[in-house]
Amino acid sequence: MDASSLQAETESRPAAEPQPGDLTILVIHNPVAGFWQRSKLRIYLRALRKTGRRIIVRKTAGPGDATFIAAEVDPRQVETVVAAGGDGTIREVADGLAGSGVRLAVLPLGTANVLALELGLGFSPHAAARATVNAREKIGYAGLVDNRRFLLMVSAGVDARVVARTSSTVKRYIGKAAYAVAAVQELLRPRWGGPITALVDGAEISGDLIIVTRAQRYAGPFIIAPEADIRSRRLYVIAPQGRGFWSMIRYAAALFTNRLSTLPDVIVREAKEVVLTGPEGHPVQVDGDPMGTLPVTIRCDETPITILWPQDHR
Ligand SMILES: Nc1ncnc2c1ncn2[C@@H]1O[C@H](COP(=O)(O)OP(=O)(O)OP(=O)(O)O)[C@@H](O)[C@H]1O
Repeated sequence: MDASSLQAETESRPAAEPQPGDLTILVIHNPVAGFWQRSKLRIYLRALRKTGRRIIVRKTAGPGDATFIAAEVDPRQVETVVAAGGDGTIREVADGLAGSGVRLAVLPLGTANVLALELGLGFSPHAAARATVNAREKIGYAGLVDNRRFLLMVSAGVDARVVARTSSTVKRYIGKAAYAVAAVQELLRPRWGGPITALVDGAEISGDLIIVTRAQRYAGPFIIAPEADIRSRRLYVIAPQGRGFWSMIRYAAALFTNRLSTLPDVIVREAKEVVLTGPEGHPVQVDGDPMGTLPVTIRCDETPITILWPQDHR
């Protein structure tokens, strides 16, 4: 992005003249994320403007656009890029910023907002604004699913099938309830039956659901991998072994009470590389969005990403 395009797209002027060394904050906003949360963006921008920072807002035009915009950022002009959207938008922005040294901040506008919870940020736009201008920089790492970056998790099995069935239009209007609708559809007319197999550093595990995660949380605030940390380069595999409807109900109950990883019939493994295979055409879920089909190979990326964490985070 050159100086003239920055100038042309500047949405707000600073309240005070920027001091030497003050750089621009670029907000990359996914307009289809968080339909009911549009006021949050306004509140966030108002709070940022009060700090006198130069702010540019760019709306994404479609899938992949956030990566493209983030990858074009010139670190001499932009100090922080804010991913304003759900976990899918944050993943795309992180992908574009990796290795650039430009800081990634988050305004959570999605339905699950797992990364915001991992950062200890919560959902308040005021807290997000504070964390954007007064935060601690920490290095994090993405995972790689084949050659694409992800920040949180990859999974295949029942959850990926539900995500694949969830209409983004319905999700925009009714939020999390759209997943419940898709789950009922999946229950009544299951597709892509058959177990998923994970080759975990060479050892085989199979199950109806296999999650490979870099994050502690899953589907919102629920902790499935207490040892995980996006600042480390570790992967964790979570593989419930029970089959069938009643096992899934039991696992759902354990998930909602943060006990999934403690159940005796749930395999938990730390891993360096995982190859997921399964029925042909079976969908894969990455950071809450559908992304391609099995098979996939998952490992950790070595390229650092500079992430802004709230000051009070451990
Ligand atoms: N302008 C756009 N039109 C349509 N899709 C877009 C646009 N910009 C981004 N996207 C896509 O929207 C998808 C969903 O975005 P995101 O995950 O941020 O929101 P969400 O689905 O509402 O949140 P959550 O994942 O928490 O449910 C992303 O995969 C992204 O590629």
